[in-house]
Amino acid sequence: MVPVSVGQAGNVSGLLLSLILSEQVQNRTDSVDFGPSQLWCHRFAGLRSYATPHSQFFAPSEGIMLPAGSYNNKVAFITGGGTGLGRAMTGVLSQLGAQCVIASRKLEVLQQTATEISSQTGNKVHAVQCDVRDPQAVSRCVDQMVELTGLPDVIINNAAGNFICPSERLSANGWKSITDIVLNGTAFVTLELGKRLIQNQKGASFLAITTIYAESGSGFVVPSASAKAGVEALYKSLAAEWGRYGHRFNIIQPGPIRTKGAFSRLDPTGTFEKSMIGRIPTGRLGKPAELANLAAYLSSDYASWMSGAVIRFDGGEYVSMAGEFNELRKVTDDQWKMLETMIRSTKGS
Ligand SMILES: CCCCC/C=C\C/C=C\C/C=C\C=C\C(=O)SCCNC(=O)CCNC(=O)[C@H](O)C(C)(C)COP(=O)(O)OP(=O)(O)OC[C@H]1O[C@@H](n2cnc3c(N)ncnc32)[C@H](O)[C@@H]1OP(=O)(O)O
Ligand SMILES: NC(=O)C1=CN([C@@H]2O[C@H](COP(=O)(O)OP(=O)(O)OC[C@H]3O[C@@H](n4cnc5c(N)ncnc54)[C@H](OP(=O)(O)O)[C@@H]3O)[C@@H](O)[C@H]2O)C=CC1
Repeated sequence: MVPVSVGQAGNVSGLLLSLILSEQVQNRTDSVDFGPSQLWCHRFAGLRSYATPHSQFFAPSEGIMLPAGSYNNKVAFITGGGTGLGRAMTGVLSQLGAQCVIASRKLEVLQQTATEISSQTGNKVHAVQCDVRDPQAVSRCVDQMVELTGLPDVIINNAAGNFICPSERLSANGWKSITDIVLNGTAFVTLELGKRLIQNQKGASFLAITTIYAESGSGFVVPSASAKAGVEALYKSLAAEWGRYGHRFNIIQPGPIRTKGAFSRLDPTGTFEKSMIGRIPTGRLGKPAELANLAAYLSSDYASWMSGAVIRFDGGEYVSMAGEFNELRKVTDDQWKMLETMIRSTKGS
């Protein structure tokens, strides 16, 4: 046993203290540098990468995972399918043979995505305008889909709204805007389609895209956290209730995946991206194609025994933020030697 002197102990405390302080300075949120370099970073976000060296062990595979034709003769309905993750999921399902219907508010965006994906995959993608906050609009959208393709086999509730905002600055309409899109929108789509599918005795797979903080809650995105938690309760409840009608309900909770819609509203200056990647054990952001492969599996016949599942898909970010001692990742080998010596030299309590 190596004896530890008071001087060494002081040295260790000093090292740890400076480590903690430097972390606090890097992570402090009461005063954040939004200076020109941060803004420059954000504008050139496409060229920047904060991926860590160990992310090489977790290189993304972005090819399509399921066998070709897995979705032949299937119809998939994807809300928010014109952009971001919805677009990626539509692309994969279409490539696998599905006829897709994508729905959101901006018809031009939807039409452009539909044309681009159809021309790549050779399978029809239909664009239908729909504001999911309005139950009548949802009903009209489903009427239109029935005309185009018939009722769907796969429903993906992906549309969402979000922005960071201290809750004391949030207006009632700000709260309503997010919770109407996320919780009410998902409920209106699910109830409208569910009822028609039941009437027609047709089975289907329902998938909801939530977020890791649906479980933990999160400050500064309180309407989104509340609404996504509601979506999870809705889906778990219906998984129990509507299995008897041939309906499966599953949930994906993605961690951060770069999309314009999310990053422009949640990290508009790019200030937080580096620290966010630093706490992800796999050392990088997720890729839309990775999420799309998981969604394609969960919505496919390969997952026909899967219902009521909540899949966290975040590179390990959630557990990394949750564990009290996880910051000890930053302790060096030399610091560990000293710490171990100190601990071993302690006798009694
Ligand atoms: C530690 C930092 C981490 C960094 C994180 C980085 C990356 C992300 C990591 C993880 C992400 C996890 C979860 C992500 C969840 C998501 O949902 S991301 C998807 C986001 N996509 C969208 O939001 C697209 C659709 N959004 C919109 O259309 C709009 O943003 C909006 C939701 C506002 C709806 O538009 P619209 O219906 O036109 O509403 P209005 O503009 O009329 O506004 C309605 C009321 O809301 C108030 N409001 C709007 N913006 C703000 C704001 N930024 N702050 C405060 N309040 C706002 C607006 O004033 C209206 O209220 P009043 O009438 O004025 O009272
Ligand atoms: N990217 C990320 O890091 C993460 C994303 N998520 C979730 O993934 C999903 C996709 O997000 P992402 O692709 O990043 O962001 P996007 O902003 O690209 O996607 C949101 C989509 O929702 C649609 N939408 C918004 N409001 C309505 C409405 N009232 N009616 C119909 N459609 C609407 C938008 O289309 P339009 O404007 O045309 O209506 C848009 O296509 C969301 O559920 C989000 O919460 C979860 C965790 C992390």
